[in-house]
Amino acid sequence: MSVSYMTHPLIRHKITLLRKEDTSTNEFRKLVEEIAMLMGYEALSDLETQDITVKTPIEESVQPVISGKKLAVVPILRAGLGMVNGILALVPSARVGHIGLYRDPETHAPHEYYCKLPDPIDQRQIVVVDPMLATGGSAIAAVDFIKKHGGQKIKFMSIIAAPEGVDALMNAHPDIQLYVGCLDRELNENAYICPGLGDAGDRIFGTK
Ligand SMILES: O=P(O)(O)OC[C@H]1O[C@H](OP(=O)(O)OP(=O)(O)O)[C@H](O)[C@@H]1O
Ligand SMILES: O=c1cc[nH]c(=O)[nH]1
Ligand SMILES: [Mg+2]
Repeated sequence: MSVSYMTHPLIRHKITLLRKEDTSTNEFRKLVEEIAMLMGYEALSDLETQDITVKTPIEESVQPVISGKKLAVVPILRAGLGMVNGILALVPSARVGHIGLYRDPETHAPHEYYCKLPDPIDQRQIVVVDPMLATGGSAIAAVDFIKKHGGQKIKFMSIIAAPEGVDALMNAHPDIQLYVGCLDRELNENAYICPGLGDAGDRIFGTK
């Protein structure tokens, strides 16, 4: 598996603002979307193109275009939803799947409650999005599910990751490409990322 860590100052700056506990829900949402767009620009740099002929005011010319239909964005609910519009701003015709998972507060194991992917999925470039990669349990379960349904070309984007999550995802799915906004220090005893930003879902949806 390849892991790319974002170094662009704009991404790092916005992640710093995201972490602050006094960042409002409204601001938090906007930042998550903007970071997803900036990371998406990086992550989609090898998106497939096909040549079409266009007529400019000067002459006919063969030029590349992307096909949005070949891309599927798959947020892990809930927090991943906050990243979808950032990717759709880049590729408006991308398809969107959903995987509903929540972590058990005691065991931290992921529990699945909803899954719907674009059909067929096997030939599409899939970008799974979730702001937080903590133990890696949710990411592994999401990629397991996508592979079970035939998905092959899988990228995973997380805004903040713990080293434990990166290692776990790398061991479970060595064939995927991972894009991380910032690698944090460690997990605490409740499996929250330190320094992290708290609970991403609660901060996006204002539920706490
Ligand atoms: O790497 P892990 O240890 O699995 O933790 C990461 C998961 O935890 C959070 O979701 P959460 O369970 O809080 O659900 P929510 O998005 O509905 O808040 C986060 O958005 C990830 O999906
Ligand atoms: O730090 C963490 C860990 C898991 N999920 C979150 O939202 N935050
Ligand atoms: Mg949450």
